[in-house]
Amino acid sequence: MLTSIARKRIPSCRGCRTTKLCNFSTTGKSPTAVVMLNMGGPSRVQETYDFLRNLFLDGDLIPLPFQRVLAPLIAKRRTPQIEKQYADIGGGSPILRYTDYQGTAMCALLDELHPETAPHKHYVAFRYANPLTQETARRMREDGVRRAIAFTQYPQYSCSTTGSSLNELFRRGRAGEMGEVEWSVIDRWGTHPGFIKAVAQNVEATLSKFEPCSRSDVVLLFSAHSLPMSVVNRGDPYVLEVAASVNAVMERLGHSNPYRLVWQSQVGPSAWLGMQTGEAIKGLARLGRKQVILVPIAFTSDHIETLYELDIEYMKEGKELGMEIRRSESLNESPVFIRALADIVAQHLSDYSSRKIGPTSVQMGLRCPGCKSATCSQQKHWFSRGGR
Ligand SMILES: C=CC1=C(C)c2cc3[nH]c(cc4nc(cc5[nH]c(cc1n2)c(C)c5CCC(=O)O)C(CCC(=O)O)=C4C)c(C)c3C=C
Ligand SMILES: [Fe+2]
Ligand SMILES: [Fe+2]
Repeated sequence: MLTSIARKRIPSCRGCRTTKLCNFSTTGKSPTAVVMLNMGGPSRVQETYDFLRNLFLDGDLIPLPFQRVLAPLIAKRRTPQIEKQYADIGGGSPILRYTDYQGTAMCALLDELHPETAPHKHYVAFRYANPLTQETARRMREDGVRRAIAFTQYPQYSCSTTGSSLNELFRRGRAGEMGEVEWSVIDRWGTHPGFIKAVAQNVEATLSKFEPCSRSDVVLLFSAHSLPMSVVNRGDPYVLEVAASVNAVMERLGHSNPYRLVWQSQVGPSAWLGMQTGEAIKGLARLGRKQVILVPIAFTSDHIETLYELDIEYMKEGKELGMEIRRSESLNESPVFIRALADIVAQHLSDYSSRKIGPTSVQMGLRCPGCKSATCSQQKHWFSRGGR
């Protein structure tokens, strides 16, 4: 698909890292920016410390006393262990590569689906790794962007993920680092039919690798990044929205298999939401349910949690317990998923221009229950006025 689209476009625009598909320089029109928000990951092992330091500095993700002092110390202590994990998955996180691939293909489709706002250009704004929001702001200013959509790449909303990215974008925008931009926000899309179809297709492809006679007994373990119980207990919507995604995938699959939702990647000594993925695998093995598929449900491309924790740690554990355990592929380069991304943005642009919707979703306009972040409420107000 990409090659045929690429042929239509003429290369070369300044500051654009996906020049092949971008028609911005050839039309001279200011692009409609689609700003893809995510946490990011170290592209090279050597960037692990900086990534972890930025992560532990984020009070929206991990509120720490004396954060500016403690964050570098915790990052330094954690770096060797995490560096080894990135080395074991091929020398770094593939998140930037996949996000650029998805963004390039999405914008090429968007130019066709919604020509009124073409050319569309994707920008990546990571919270903890390059390109950081600050650098993205500079590139948007250079490109003369006047209209932008903040598009979270976390399907389900949490104040600690999407909320944190929007807070950072708000800080940069309010400081005028992007110039004069009219903003609108896509803050959650965990039950979008295209996203659900893409996940379901990958589950079906994995199911087809099991012997037909036992296929309907395979247990689907949907695995999402856990949350500290302190975040769950303040009413963060993530848990509910992840469950809604799982339910929608199972409906799409016609409830073909037994399934459950489990939680992975807890960090540190505090209480986190369970049951943990590893415990669930062991529990199933004890019950003699030895055929399992691990389904990542809360992230749109591969990362350390799929490639290391699921593929290396849990697969090994499962195999040692005599299980036939496989993982459903992440969405990565899935054409169905890329089409879903384009559909989500095209629908948003068209509803926004016909004033069916405002700059933010109805849910985003609500105050997060229990969230004490002053920036979070200021940010919502700022975006609801289109970034003014
Ligand atoms: C939807 C996904 C994620 C949620 C929700 C989330 C919450 C969350 N995470 C931490 C702490 C850490 N997360 C780390 C890495 C990491 N987290 C996610 C996703 C979510 N996190 C991903 C995809 C990754 C890996 C990035 C990559 O490889 O590309 C880390 C660093 C790794 C480590 O030290 O173990 C920490 C720390 C908290 C506290 C939290 C909720 C409040
Ligand atoms: Fe919040
Ligand atoms: Fe995390």
